[in-house]
Amino acid sequence: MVSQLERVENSYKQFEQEIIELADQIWEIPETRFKEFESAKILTTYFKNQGFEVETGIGGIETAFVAKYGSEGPVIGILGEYDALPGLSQKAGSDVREALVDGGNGHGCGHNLLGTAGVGAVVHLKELIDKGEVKGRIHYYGCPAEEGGSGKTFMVREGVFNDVDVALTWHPNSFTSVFNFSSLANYQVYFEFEGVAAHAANSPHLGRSALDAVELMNVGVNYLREHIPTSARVHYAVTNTGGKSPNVVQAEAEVLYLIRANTIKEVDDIYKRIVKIAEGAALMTETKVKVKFDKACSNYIPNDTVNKIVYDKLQLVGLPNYNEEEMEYAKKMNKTISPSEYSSALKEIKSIYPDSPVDDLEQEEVPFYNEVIPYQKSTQTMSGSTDVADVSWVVPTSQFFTTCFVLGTPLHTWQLVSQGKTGLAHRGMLYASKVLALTAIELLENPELIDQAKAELQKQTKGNYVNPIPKEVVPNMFG
Ligand SMILES: Nc1ccc(C(=O)N[C@@H](CCC(=O)O)C(=O)O)cc1
Repeated sequence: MVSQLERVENSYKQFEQEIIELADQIWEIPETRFKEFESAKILTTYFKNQGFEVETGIGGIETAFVAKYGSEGPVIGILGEYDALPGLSQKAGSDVREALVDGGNGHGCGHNLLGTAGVGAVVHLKELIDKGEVKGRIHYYGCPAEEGGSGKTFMVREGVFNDVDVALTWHPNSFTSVFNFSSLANYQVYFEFEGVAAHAANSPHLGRSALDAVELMNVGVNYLREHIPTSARVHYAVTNTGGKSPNVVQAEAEVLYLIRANTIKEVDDIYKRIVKIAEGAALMTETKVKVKFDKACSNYIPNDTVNKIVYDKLQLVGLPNYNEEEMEYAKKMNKTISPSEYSSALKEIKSIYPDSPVDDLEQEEVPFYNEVIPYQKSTQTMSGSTDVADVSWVVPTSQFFTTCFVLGTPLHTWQLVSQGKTGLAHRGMLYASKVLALTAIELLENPELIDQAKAELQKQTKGNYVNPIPKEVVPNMFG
């Protein structure tokens, strides 16, 4: 009898090269939030050729889609992402910072791998459904704009995942583990100030500076920071300075705030105080302020029932082995990680996984973290956010990390972009892909686990989910 693992390994041999090519193609054309037209097309074309039923533009987002297969049984939803980050263009496989396109985008969070691993998983599942070895329905969700757009939160608001029984996803990283913790909820909001232009020397008394208002607002928020929960984080970017001329009083200016905390309730409390500060700044400067809600996401709810299956499959498939050339490159990349980045990565692992034996790792000797971090139920929260969180409130959801980069590679950096199209990344992606497939199979073969996962979620949320994006807010592709 062929073992579960042999079955998956044999099947993948037929199409894994295609999957690698898809990931590389998406790496080549990095597209940012809500503008992932070509990336979505690469994936939908592949799915159509494979015989999946494809629906595009779902949830009111042009670059969102679903590819479905199967006609009976529970629905397993695999979530894929394919958005890139601005300003991170980088040559692949290089151990020095060199942009491929000056000022261009780059896959700095590995979403070229994230979205593609799921493709492999559903192609394998389709094969098993065709052979009658598995009964169930599989949906691959193409989810745009994880970075700064919370595409999935919009999709949840529009009911896209209502017929899904369990959702699975993963994220590339520099270690391998179950995503067993929560994440921060957030709101992203624009504050647009309108003043009056004037000659800054001739008639400054006639001018009302919108830029002054932005600066005063930021100062006000800096004073607020001491009086919010320590786990909360407030960031801002000035998105319009009102021009480049110091001799014109700035008639317009805009600042974008990203407000994070453990729960949406905490975010909302901080947000209301920030609105007051903005109004205060407008009052002080005799300008007007418009508050434009951009997007939001909730905190993540891990599902212990599904996480345990994922952990089992992470161990079953096992960490990748690297060839000599890949090891050479890994050692070179290891040298580009600063000691403080390396120790910060170890600290992060330790804080989320207190039992992981990372204390003795020496950077010179260990380019990779060579074990699956032991799984345990956790009450920790990571200091970032993810829109997978909103899916996790309405469908039992599990996610995990696999090693795609050398240990300590920080997310959103050139080093990550450089590694994203190399053997290291491909091996990590195929690893993740097989874990997604095997987890889905386990759930479809044991539907009582799906019921258990649902009961666990119900116990946690008691059905009390409110989508954090107001009804009238639409996805903003121009931000
Ligand atoms: N497994 C991960 C999931 C998300 C992220 C991440 O960096 N997310 C952005 C999302 C920001 C947003 O919600 O717009 C962040 O926290 O800044 C990192 C690892």
